[in-house]
Parts: sequence; structure tokens; C-alpha cells
Amino acid sequence: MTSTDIAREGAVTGSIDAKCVTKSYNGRIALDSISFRVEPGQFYAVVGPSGCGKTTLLKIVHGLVRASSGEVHVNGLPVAEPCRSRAVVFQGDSLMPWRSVLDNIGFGLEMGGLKREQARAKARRYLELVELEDVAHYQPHQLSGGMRQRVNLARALAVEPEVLLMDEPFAALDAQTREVMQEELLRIWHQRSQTVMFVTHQIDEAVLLADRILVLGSRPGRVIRVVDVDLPRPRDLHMKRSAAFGELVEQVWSLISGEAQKESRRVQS
Ligand SMILES: Nc1ncnc2c1ncn2[C@@H]1O[C@H](COP(=O)(O)OP(=O)(O)OP(=O)(O)O)[C@@H](O)[C@H]1O
Repeated sequence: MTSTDIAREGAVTGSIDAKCVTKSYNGRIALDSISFRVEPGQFYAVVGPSGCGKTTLLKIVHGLVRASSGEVHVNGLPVAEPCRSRAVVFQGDSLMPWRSVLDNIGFGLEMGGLKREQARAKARRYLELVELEDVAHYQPHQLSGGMRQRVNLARALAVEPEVLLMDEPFAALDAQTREVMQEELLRIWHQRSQTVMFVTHQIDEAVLLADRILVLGSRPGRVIRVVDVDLPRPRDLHMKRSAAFGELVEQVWSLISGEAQKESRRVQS
């Protein structure tokens, strides 16, 4: 089976429905009544100022953090705790330094019950998907930052989750590698039609990748607007030069900076 066959397996699933999700920490509201829907196969970005609750929201969808009130359903089922149908890729790499690249990817599969050789065979297909088959036997310390994030991505995809959750996965990379990874993610997403919820600080990254952007404001974190990104696909970095791209970036930027101005007036008064 090739990586193209991986893309064709099964129908697209993975809707996310959040209804009136509120989260308080020590009596302070971090997220205030957040509702949104992600369609199966959609690329959904979440942007907003630092501290508006993007990571908290992603963790609630994952099941790692419980909402104080409201609920999240994935594919119609309530989210109560982390499970294999929702995989996460975080900013820093979380590879096990003592395992080879191949066995890092295979780890989740072994945990799911596959024998090591079966896990390796499957892991190899996902390594091919991220075009890293040449480094299957390397240890993580022998990889560049971009390669490590590709391995993280392969590891998350290998468990075949219904929903892929990504929390600023490229934030630690230099600008050039980040753009390479954006194109890489677009290529893989295009092949697989995988539901993705993607948290980022970078508005142009959200516009390049997403079908729809949830724009959050802060104090407390709440929905300011949901912006549809009606740019054609397939996309690549050249799209950043188009007028339509610039207009969307500007639109999201003004929503966020308008909020920041309101916030600074609140602090001064
Ligand atoms: N475990 C926790 N205990 C207490 N407060 C928390 C906890 N986790 C997050 N918070 C608070 O909740 C708010 C939202 O944090 P969160 O990390 O979700 O925001 P963010 O938008 O992802 O921030 P950034 O963009 O800076 O990563 C912040 O005020 C933060 O201090």
C-alpha cells in the first residue's frame, strides 16, 4: 500500500461541535460560551491574541481539559477524555529520544495492540507520506527541527484519528522551514481530506491553510467572528502574493487589533 492509497481509505469523518463551552480557572473565566462547528474534512484554524484561550479550547476538544460548562461532540459523540480518534501535534516535539524514527511513529500503534513488526510496516507507510523514508532508522537527535515536526505529524496520522488537533506546530521553526512545513501540511491534507483544528498566532498561516478561521478575543476568550477563507485549492505559497489573500489577512488582523485597542482603552480607563 502506498501513501496515495492511505489517502483513499474510508469515508471522511470527524465533525466537531462545540456548544456554549465555558472554562474557568480559579474563578476566572478563560473561555466564555464558545460555540462552533467543524465539518468533516474541514481545515479549521483558531487565531486570537495571546492568552485568549486557544490552547485551552484545543485541549477541551481533545478531552485533556474538562469544560466548566457546555459540551463538545466529535462525530456526534460527547468528548469526555482523550482517545485515539483525536490526535494532537504540539509546538515542541515530543519524540522519544531512545526510539528510532520508525519506532516513534509505531509507538501509538503498538499501544493500540499491533505487534512491533506490524506497527513498523504501517509506520513505514506514514514515513513515506511525509517523505522521510530515508531516515527511518535515525534517532530523533539526528533530525532537523522541520524533520522532527514531520515525524510528529506522521506519528499523529498513523493512528488514523478522525480529528487532527495541532497547537502551533510550526512556532518553534525558523521562517523558511515554517513555510516548507505549511506547504507539506497542505499537500498531506489535500491527499487525506482529514479534519484538522489548527491553533496559530500567525494570521497569514491561518489564511493559507484553512477553510474557515475562528477568531477569538480575550478577557474572557470569546468568539469575535468566524471568517470563511474562500481561496481556491490546491494552494501553495504563491497564493500569499494574491490580492484576495492580502484582503483576508487584513480582515482578520483588523478584527484582532480592534479587540486589542478596546482592551488597552479598558486598561487605561
Ligand atoms: N492550568 C491552568 N491553570 C490556571 N490558568 C490557566 C491554566 N491554563 C491556562 N490558564 C489561563 O487561561 C487563559 C488562556 O490560556 P491559553 O494557554 O489557553 O491561551 P492561548 O490563547 O493558547 O495563549 P498563547 O497564545 O499565549 O499560547 C490564560 O489566562 C491562562 O493563564
